[in-house]
Amino acid sequence: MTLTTEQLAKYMDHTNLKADATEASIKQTCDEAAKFNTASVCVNSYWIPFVAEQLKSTTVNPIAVVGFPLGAMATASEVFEAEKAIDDGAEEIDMVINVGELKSGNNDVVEADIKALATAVHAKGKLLKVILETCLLTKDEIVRGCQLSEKAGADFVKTSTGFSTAGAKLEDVKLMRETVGDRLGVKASGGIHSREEALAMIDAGASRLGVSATVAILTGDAASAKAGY
Ligand SMILES: O=C[C@H](O)COP(=O)(O)O
Repeated sequence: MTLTTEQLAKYMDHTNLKADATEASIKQTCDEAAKFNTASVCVNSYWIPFVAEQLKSTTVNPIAVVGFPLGAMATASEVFEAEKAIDDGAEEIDMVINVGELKSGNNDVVEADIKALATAVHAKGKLLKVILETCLLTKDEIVRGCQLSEKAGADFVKTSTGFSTAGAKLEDVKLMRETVGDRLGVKASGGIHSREEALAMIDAGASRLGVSATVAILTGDAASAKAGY
């Protein structure tokens, strides 16, 4: 896979989900996203009004994570969080699947949770991604998570929050792409730190990348990679 820096930037959701993110660091993330013209800026829902204001004269989309990072919120709370984030300016919602219910085999509960979010997000004309947290799942659970996400109407499946035991793995991205075909997007996220890793994820089937080391990946600057920007 060969891409120009501009093309690679359009795969990237420039991410700042840190617990200690300040207004200054969120602004820096927005400035970097605008400079490199990434697909989006991905932040905790609290920051969406600020991010929407920062990005208003750009083509970079604000994205909010919902039910983050454990996916263990009540569905009604997630729906409220998603609707408010969209009203505040989010163009896409990245929800965390209910990992515990998925692992319990309670498919109906998992599907209903995603469906409630998909219905609310689509009613406002926006996109829904479902974070599976693949590091906590068996291969069969990854396939089931993808199938339930598709059945419930999600637009993308996404590997990881970046806050659990591991991030995106190539084999999991491949499995997710095989499972959803070209019907859904696949977002690889968590632990992607170099241009080579980013391109390998795209080769494996990723149509979007969630990364905090965006500047390092796009410029090859190791100092930026260390700083996590
Ligand atoms: O999708 C978002 C992830 O939190 C990004 O993880 P990262 O900081 O390892 O790039």
